[in-house]
Parts: sequence; structure tokens; C-alpha cells
Amino acid sequence: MVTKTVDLRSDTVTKPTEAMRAAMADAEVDDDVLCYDPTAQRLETEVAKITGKEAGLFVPSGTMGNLISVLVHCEVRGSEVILGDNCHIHIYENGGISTIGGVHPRTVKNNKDGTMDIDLIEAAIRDPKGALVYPTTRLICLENSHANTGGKCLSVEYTDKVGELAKKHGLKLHIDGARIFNAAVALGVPVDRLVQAADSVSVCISKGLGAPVGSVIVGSESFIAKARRLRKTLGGGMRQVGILCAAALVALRDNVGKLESDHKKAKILAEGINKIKGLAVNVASVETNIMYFDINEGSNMTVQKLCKNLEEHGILVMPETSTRVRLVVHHQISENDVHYALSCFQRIMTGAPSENGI
Ligand SMILES: Cc1ncc(COP(=O)(O)O)c(C=O)c1O
Ligand SMILES: C[C@@H](O)[C@H](N)C(=O)O
Repeated sequence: MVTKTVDLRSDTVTKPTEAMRAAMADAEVDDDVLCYDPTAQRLETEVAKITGKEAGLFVPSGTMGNLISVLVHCEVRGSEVILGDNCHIHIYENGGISTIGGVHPRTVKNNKDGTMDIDLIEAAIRDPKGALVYPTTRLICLENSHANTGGKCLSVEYTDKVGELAKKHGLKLHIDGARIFNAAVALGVPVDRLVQAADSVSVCISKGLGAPVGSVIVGSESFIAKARRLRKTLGGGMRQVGILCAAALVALRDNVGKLESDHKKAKILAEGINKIKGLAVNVASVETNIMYFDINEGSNMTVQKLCKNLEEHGILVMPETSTRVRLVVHHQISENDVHYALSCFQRIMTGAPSENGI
């Protein structure tokens, strides 16, 4: 019998807090397509200030935030973007930059730390002399923290170096900052410093910060003006969107301070999983709220069986491959939940109760 649910599938699963619901109910709203929604403007101004950019624009999702950003930077037909072969834009956004935007992707291998080798990025930049036959490189995209490598943080030094490379070649730099606050907290670097080199950032308020919906893209005034028009083209212009922005403002106020604790809980979870026979985690590589564990070769447990058994105990996880599972911690996972989850893992994997006897 399930005694409680511990949802480790993603940090996108959080439910709005009572404070968010109250703010939504009381939100001052107007027509945001006509640029009159005061709560949307407050959120956009707040996120632009935090990230050190001139302006911001609320968008319904991180996917739309990345799509709009790439399409604004690559508005000329025949443009090409350099991005990681294991990044969200390339893997989980249905190839939107190409299917909708006509932008050509040029991937560079993502390293285990989420970076791309800078010399390989430079080698991927098209030679203007080949303009007759080559696409034209116009943009480089980074992702910080990097989800598919386990929430790894790109350092400010690395980001600045990529920014210098972009400037050297007359390119723009976009950061998929779905979890930029997690990276900033883990690195101990203010967000505005971490993204200083970027021309645009897509910041998710609906991931680790726990808002029910939404992202904010930030950049120059002229970039945001073009982004606003493209948002309307894509159907992302919404009317009284202040209802959603009110919750996002509460998330910014209440949850940034909880990210460090999320990271600590993730570490406890990783250390606990790694102690369980048949499972392996690279504990040292867990820097933020995301981790992957593997079922050891030779184990008679399968990912499918493990996920099913976990679900029967109320533990929800995200299968990644036939041997790998992803776990994501968020502010609605308590330390008790972590220990309960570990006891369930222990019982399922070994049949024995955990040390604390659960
Ligand atoms: C790194 C990263 N970028 C972008 C997105 C897209 O965000 P959304 O799910 O709001 O479209 C996600 C997904 O949650 C993500 O993990
Ligand atoms: C699955 C992926 O699209 C989503 N961004 C997540 O991290 O949960």
C-alpha cells in the first residue's frame, strides 16, 4: 500500500504553493498582447534586472523561449547555430529551430561536464569564404546547468571564453538557462555575472524555482522587440497572463533560497543510492538537483521492473535507457522523502529493510 508519493521525475512536476495560488487569484491583469499587463511587466523587469539584461519577455515554456531566441538571432535564411549534441534544444524540442525556423543545427560533442571544447566550437564556425556553399554561422548555444549530463554547471570562466569566441567571429551567444539559478547557486556566482557574456538567455521559472508555468527570455531592448513579435507569430502572445506571472514572481521571491537545500538533498540521495547493492551513481558528479544512476551489469533487476516496483511504493522516477534512470530533486521533496525513497530502493533491490528499518 502506497504510504506517500515522492515524485523524482523532474523539477517540472511541482505544484503551485498556497502563496502562488493566492497571488494568482489576486493578480492585477490586463491585455499582455497590447503590452498592458502590469504583472507580466513586473516579472519581465525583475528577471531582466537579476540577469543584468536590458529587457525581458514572458513566454509559456522554455521550449518557446529557446525557439524564439534562436530564430531572432538567426533571422536570415541560411543561418546555422552551433550547439551541443546532447543539449535540450537539439534533442527535446522536436527540431523546432529547423522545422519551424529553417535554422541549420551544427552540433559539437558535449563533454561529460556539459561543455563543448572551445577549439571544436571554433572549428565548427563556417569559413565566410565558403559562403556560396556553406550555411552561415550566426549563433552559439550553451545550456547551464546542463540537464542531460546530470545538471552540470558551466563555469563563468568557460562561459566568458565562449562569449569572447563568439565576439571574435561576429556571432551571438544564447544560453538555455532553464536551470540557470541552480547553476548560479551551486557555483556561488550571481546570475547576472554567470550570463554576462550572453546576448540572450531563456530562464525557466517553472523548473527548480517551482512556478506552475513559464519562462522569461532576456536580452537587449531590440532583441526583445523582435522576440515579442515572434512570440505573437508562434501563438505565444497571451492576454491576462499576469495570472501566471504572479505565481512566477512568488517563485522568484520564495524559492531561489531553497535551491541550495535541493542540491544537498540530491547529494544525500546520490550517496544513499550508491550504497545500495546493484546500483551505481557517480556521486562526485552531482552538482545540482539532477542525477543519473545505473543498474549494474549482471544485476537481475531491470529498469522497467525497478520503476514499476518503485511506483508501487509511491516513488516516481524517469527511466532514461535500459540501464539508466534519472532522479530530480525539487523544493517539494523533503529530506524525509529522500530517506523514504532510499528505503524503498533498498527493499526493492535487496529485499532487506534499510538501516532505519523502513
Ligand atoms: C535544459 C532545458 N531546457 C529547456 C527545457 C524546456 O522547458 P519546457 O519544458 O518549459 O518547454 C527543459 C525542460 O524542461 C530543459 O530541461
Ligand atoms: C524531459 C525534459 O524535456 C524536461 N526538460 C525535464 O527535464 O524534465
